Amino acid sequence: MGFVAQPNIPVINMVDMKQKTGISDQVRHALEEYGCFLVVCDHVISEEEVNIKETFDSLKTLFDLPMETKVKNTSDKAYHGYVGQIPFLPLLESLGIEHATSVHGVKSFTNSMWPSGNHNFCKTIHSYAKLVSKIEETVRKMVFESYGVQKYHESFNESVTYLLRVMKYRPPIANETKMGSISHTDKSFISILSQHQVKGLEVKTKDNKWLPIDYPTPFSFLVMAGDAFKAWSNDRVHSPYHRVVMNGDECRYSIGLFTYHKGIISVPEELVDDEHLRKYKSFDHFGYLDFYDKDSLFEQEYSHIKSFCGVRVTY
Ligand SMILES: O=C(O)CCC(=O)C(=O)O
Ligand SMILES: [Fe+2]
Repeated sequence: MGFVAQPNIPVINMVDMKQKTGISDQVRHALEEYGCFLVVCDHVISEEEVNIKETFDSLKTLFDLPMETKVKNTSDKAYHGYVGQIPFLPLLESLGIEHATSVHGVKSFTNSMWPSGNHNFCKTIHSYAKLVSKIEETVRKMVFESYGVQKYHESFNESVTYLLRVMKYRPPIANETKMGSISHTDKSFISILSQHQVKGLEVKTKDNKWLPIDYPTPFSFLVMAGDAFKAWSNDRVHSPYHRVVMNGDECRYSIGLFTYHKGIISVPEELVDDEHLRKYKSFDHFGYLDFYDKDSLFEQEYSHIKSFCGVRVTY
C-alpha cells in the first residue's frame, strides 16, 4: 500500500545463457521492455582470460598521456576517434579503438599512442574486446533465434565490426555540470558497457524513470540495444535513452564495445506483417552515424533513426 516497487533492469546469468533453454526469449523480452539487461559472467570468465582491474588500470595510463598524443586518435568515421574538450560536456574524454577484436586493430591504436609499443596495453585490451564480443555475438544470435530468423545470423555476423570506446569522466568542480554524458540513444546495433567501481550510468525506462545502473559484480556487463537494432527489429527492440551523472569526487572510467554493421541493414521480411507494418527502409549503418553527426540535434531527445530511414505513414 502506497509502495510502488521500482522497476529494475533484468539481470541474466551467463551460465544460464549457456545452459538453459528458453533463455533466448528472456533476453529478447529484456531488450523489448528495457532495451538492456545486466549479464553476470563471474563463473564463466577466469582472471587469466581477462583481468578487469588490469584492464581499467591500463585506461588510466592511456588517459594520462599528453593531449597532443591523444588527439592523434583520429578516424574517417564519426565518433570513432578522440572526443573531449566539449564545452557543454567538460567532464568527458574518450578514445576509440577500431577493429578492436583483431590484433592488428588494437596494435595500430597502441602504436599511435605509444610509438615504441606497449605490449601489456595491447594484450589486455585485445583480450577484453575478444571476450566481450563473444557475449555480444551470443546475445545477437539468441535474439535472431527468438524471432525465428536465425537463418540471417551468419551473414549478418560476417559484416559485423567492433569499436571499443574507452571513457574517462572527471568529477565536476564547483558550479560545473554533473552531466558526464547527456541523454542519448546509441547508434550501434548493440553496445556492451562496463565500469569500474565508480557509478554514474542511468537508463531511462519506457515510462520515463531514470534507473541508476548498479553492476552486481566486477564481471558484469550492461548489454544495451542501439538504434540500428531497434530499426532492424521493426521497432520491437527498444533502444533506451541513457546518460552519465557524476556525483562524488572520483574519476570514472568505463568501456563500451559497440557493434556496427559494415553495410546495409534491412528489417527481415518475417518481422513485417499486417500487424507490424514496415517502419524502416533498408539503411546504411555508417551512413546513419554520419547523418547523426551532421544532424547534430543530439542535445534533444529525438528519434534520429526515424528521421534517417523511418517509413512515413500517410493517411
Ligand atoms: O560511460 C558509460 O557507462 C556510458 C557511455 C555511453 O553511453 C556511450 O559511450 O555511448
Ligand atoms: Fe551511450
